[in-house]
Amino acid sequence: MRPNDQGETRPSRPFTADQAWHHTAASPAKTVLFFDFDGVLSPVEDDPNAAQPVPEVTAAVAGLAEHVRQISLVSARPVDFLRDRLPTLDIPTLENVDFFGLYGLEHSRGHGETITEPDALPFVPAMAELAERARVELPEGALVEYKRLSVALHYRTSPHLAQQVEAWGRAEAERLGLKVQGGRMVIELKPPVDRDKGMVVRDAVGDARIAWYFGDDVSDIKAFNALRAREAEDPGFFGVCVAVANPETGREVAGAADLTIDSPQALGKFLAAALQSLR
Ligand SMILES: O=P(O)(O)OC[C@H]1O[C@H](O[C@H]2O[C@H](CO)[C@@H](O)[C@H](O)[C@H]2O)[C@H](O)[C@@H](O)[C@@H]1O
Repeated sequence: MRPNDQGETRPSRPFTADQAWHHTAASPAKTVLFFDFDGVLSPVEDDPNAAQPVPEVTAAVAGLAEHVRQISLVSARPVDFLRDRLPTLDIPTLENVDFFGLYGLEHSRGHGETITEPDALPFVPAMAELAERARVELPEGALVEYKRLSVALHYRTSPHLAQQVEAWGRAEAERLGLKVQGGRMVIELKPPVDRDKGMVVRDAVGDARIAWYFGDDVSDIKAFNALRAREAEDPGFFGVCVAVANPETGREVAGAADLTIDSPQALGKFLAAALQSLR
């Protein structure tokens, strides 16, 4: 038997993906799997609207939902976007799928309605107005994504605009009292409401004994930290932080993770094999 490969005993760090999954496979009903969307389930595209999950990933996640306690999508995208892109997870038989959108400002379970954080709702008009002004004032090449309760200012296709777009976004956030979230070739402005991926994970883990979080961006590090904090206070809990590699935030995210997976496509293969081991 390998040193960390003891089924019920929590693997000690560092561990391999196989060791972590072996431990998980011993208690799937006590396991929550958290997934970020962009860069994890879906490869990155120039156009945010073109992002689509890797079919192999979606199929495996839907299959895993039948075995584990909970699957949770934790994304900066709105819940409606996630449902649209992941229709195989939005079916009545999968009541154990949670959609946390807009960094947790939106939440929906299974087939249920989407609940929006009430403190954020007064900011809807300000965000719409901000998106309009961004479209007028930012130079051609910047891409404005309006998400009802946040506005993302993208410069992926015009990286030379990074400084200008970031400066405009930070000045507007200051003027309007908004929060700023950095990301992969993007700066995002959102309401000053205390909600982030770390808080989502902290609250959603519940009494699970094992949780995995798959993320690629700096906002996902807070989710990793939430699993670390839980593990520190609960010796029976096992948290697995998985980075999905990328040339932008990859180094920072991998540095905070236990494991790194090469790409969304590689994640599909890993999850398909993991599912196979549960059947
Ligand atoms: O929390 P996530 O689900 O990871 O969302 C983070 C941001 O993802 C999207 O932007 C990123 O993906 C785009 C599509 O591949 C890409 O064009 C962009 O450069 C990336 O930053 C999304 O458009 C943003 O709103 C999210 O904040």
